[in-house]
Order: sequence, then structure tokens, then C-alpha cells
Amino acid sequence: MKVKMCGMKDLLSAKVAEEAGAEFIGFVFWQRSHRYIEPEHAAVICSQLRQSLKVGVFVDEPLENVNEIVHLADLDFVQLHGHENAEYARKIECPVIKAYRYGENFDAAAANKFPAEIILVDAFRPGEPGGTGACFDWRAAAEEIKSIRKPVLIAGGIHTGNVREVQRIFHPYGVDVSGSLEVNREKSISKIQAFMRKVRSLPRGRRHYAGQSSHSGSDARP
Ligand SMILES: O=C(O)c1ccccc1NCC(=O)[C@H](O)[C@H](O)COP(=O)(O)O
Repeated sequence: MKVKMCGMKDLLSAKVAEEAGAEFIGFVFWQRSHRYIEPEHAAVICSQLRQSLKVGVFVDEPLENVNEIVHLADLDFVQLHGHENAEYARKIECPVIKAYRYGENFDAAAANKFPAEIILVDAFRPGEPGGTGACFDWRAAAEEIKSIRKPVLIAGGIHTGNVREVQRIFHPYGVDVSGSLEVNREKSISKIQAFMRKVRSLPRGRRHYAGQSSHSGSDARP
């Protein structure tokens, strides 16, 4: 099961996450988030990452800004976390992760059709596009999420104490985690390391049922 650690704001945390084995490192380019990072700062951090895939998180951002940051920071993926449509996504100049919020806009049929490499399912909290620390109703969502024919990242309120349950219910391609890695809104080195230790200690169950694509292999690169 792959791990995306999101909301990195400093080089040390990003490097520790990479060294601990996180396959995806996320940077939030939505200015209203406390995890917002200036694109130039993110570009410096990205230039120091060797193995992890670099993901830029955007919320209804003008397309030209997104593509400018893709090239500035040499992003591997853009994560669309707002209400961006398919036409917008097709114009992004790198592979796309499309986020849906269970309880708001989640629709497995729409996810299957959306021009995205990976689908992320997050919790819905009105007025907060993401990074809420809330879980969605995993059991209620499980059957519908099973019908997604692409790699799926499960997000929302995941921590060392519940990631085993996420694996048991979904057997997802990966999990996305942010808030539980923080102390006083800053990433904690020990929490990053503890989360990766926990994930690596999980029994290797059956593989993800949806989206057995090239992303399910050991190399997550597009
Ligand atoms: O993290 C944010 O502040 C954020 C703001 C706006 C849109 C998306 C955002 N985060 C996207 C992520 O991929 C988070 O990791 C995901 O929502 C899970 O966060 P958490 O519940 O804190 O683990």
C-alpha cells in the first residue's frame, strides 16, 4: 500500500518522509490553507527529492497558474481538490489525481470517466476543501469505491491507529495522510516515521481490487 504524505512545508520533513518510504509527497498551493507553501519554496524542496513523486494540490486555481507551478517545481502529479471539470483536467501538463469528497461530489461512475490517473476519496466538510482531519463513512462508501477502475487513494483523518482498518476495508492502492502527522500545525518527524513504520508493519493482504494498473507495481511513476 502506497503512502502519500501531504502538506509538506519544509525540506527536512519532506526528506524524512521520502527516506521513510513515502511514495508521494504533497504540497498545498491553496492559499487559504495553513499548509500553503510558496511555489518557489516548494520548487527548492522538490529539487532535493530523489525518489518520491511530487504532487501539487490545487483548489479551483486558474489553469495557467497550475501549469506554471508544474514546470517550476517539476511536479509529477497535480491533485485537483476543487470542482475542476474534465476539460480543465485535460489541459494540465502532467498526470492528474482527482479528489472527490464522499458525501458531496463523490460519484464512482464520474470518477471512472474523469481524465485522471489516480482517484482520491476524501471526507466532506462544508466549506473546507480538504485536509480536515475527518474520516468519511468507510463502510458506507466501500462498495461504491470498489467500482472505481483506477488506483484509489483513501484520505481523511487517517492515522497510525486506523490505517489498518483502512487497509482491511478497501485494500486501496494507497492512503493519503496529513493532519495526523502534525503537532501544532507543523509536521512532526517522529510522527512521519511512526506512520511509515506502521504501514510497513501491516500484513500484506490481497491487492487493491480497483485499478490494477501500472501504478500498482513497485514503481509508482506514471
Ligand atoms: O491539506 C490541506 O490544507 C488542503 C487544503 C485544501 C485542499 C486540500 C488539502 N489537502 C489535501 C490532501 O491531500 C490531504 O492530505 C487530505 O485531505 C487528508 O488530510 P487529513 O485529513 O488531514 O489527513
